[in-house]
Amino acid sequence: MSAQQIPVVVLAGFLGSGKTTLLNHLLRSARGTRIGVMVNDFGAIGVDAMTVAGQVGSTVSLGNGCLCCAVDASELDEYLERLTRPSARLDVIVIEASGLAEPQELVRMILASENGRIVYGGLVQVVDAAEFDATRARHPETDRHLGIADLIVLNKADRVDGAGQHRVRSAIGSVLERAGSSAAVVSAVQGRVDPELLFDRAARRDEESHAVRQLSFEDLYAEEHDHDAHPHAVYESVDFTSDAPLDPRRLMDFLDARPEGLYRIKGFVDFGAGDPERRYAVHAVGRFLRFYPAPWARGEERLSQLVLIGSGVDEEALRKGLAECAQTGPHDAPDERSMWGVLRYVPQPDEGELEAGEPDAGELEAGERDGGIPPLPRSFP
Ligand SMILES: Nc1nc2c(ncn2[C@@H]2O[C@H](COP(=O)(O)OP(=O)(O)OP(=O)(O)O)[C@@H](O)[C@H]2O)c(=O)[nH]1
Repeated sequence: MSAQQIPVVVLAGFLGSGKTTLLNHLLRSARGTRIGVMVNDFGAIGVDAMTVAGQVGSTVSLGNGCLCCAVDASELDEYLERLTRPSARLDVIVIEASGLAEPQELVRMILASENGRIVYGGLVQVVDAAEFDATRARHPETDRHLGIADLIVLNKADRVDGAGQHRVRSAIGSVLERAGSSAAVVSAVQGRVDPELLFDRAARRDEESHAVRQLSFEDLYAEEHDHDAHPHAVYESVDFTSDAPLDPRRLMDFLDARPEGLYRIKGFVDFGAGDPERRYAVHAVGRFLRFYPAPWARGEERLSQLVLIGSGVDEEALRKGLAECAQTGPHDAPDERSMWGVLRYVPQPDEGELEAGEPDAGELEAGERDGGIPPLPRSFP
């Protein structure tokens, strides 16, 4: 096997498990390793692509939802072609799958690629430790995904106590045993795993030339035709963009009343006069909600952009509800107190959700923002 082949690692995991967070950690701690990134967003607005740190300059966003439905092998090949140009000098390529993608489908496409400069580098499955039971109950395919992973990252360890972690680990252990897998399981907070774990493993497998341990081509072929089990089928995504700033109280009312089936919300909010200096990244996973304020970058367009993903939700009602959050003019401008509801969901420094040494987004030009966890506001009530 040629030494020049670039490992392609697939980063998968259910909606909101922490894939983008882990990817940002990898990019920040790459220490000289040149990483190419492909992001497969669900939803037309490339929120994930917007939040992946821009150090590499080789980010390619695959839009239009679930990769196995929207992008055929030739398109994947086209993107891989771009990333594997010798001038890019990449050491590894990481593909972040949409939270609703079937990882084995992506693996199959990589294995079937005719690009001789790449080699399949393994599947990393990110698991939200706090949501594990709920995810598994709603998505029986979770076990299958775990069974084919090469590395399992038990993320959000900070949200589960020792006994809870032990329980999730034994449940995963039983799944792996049934699948005949000896994949490693590592706990992480904010996706902080040792990058060597991913890239060394890839290199070793490369040498072994047994590129896939648990998956055979036959398995993958069979999976390809098994679209009944496809989790994407039951999910809808709503994209929302507003030029007018959103009213913080009305947005909080909207979020407090969000329906059960609305599993994931992500994007950025402009609160206008509520906080003219900062844009607010918003993340909701199940009932969990967080806002991450960061200064607007110089020249950045003031917009609110949200992607909502759920099943059995009334898309029109969601769109209407969000549209009603938009400020209607100067008479409708929010005062400072109206931000209090939002600020309750901004993590405190002692919550361990912040990375030290984050660049100040205010020093960046638009489009250069480091999308990791943005720095906390200097002070807030
Ligand atoms: N408490 C806690 N929150 C985390 C951790 N890792 C990620 N998060 C938060 O979980 C939310 C979702 O994280 P993302 O990295 O966007 O998840 P994702 O898997 O890329 O999400 P999708 O692309 O929608 O599937 C964000 O609010 C993160 O800040 C962690 O270890 N602990």
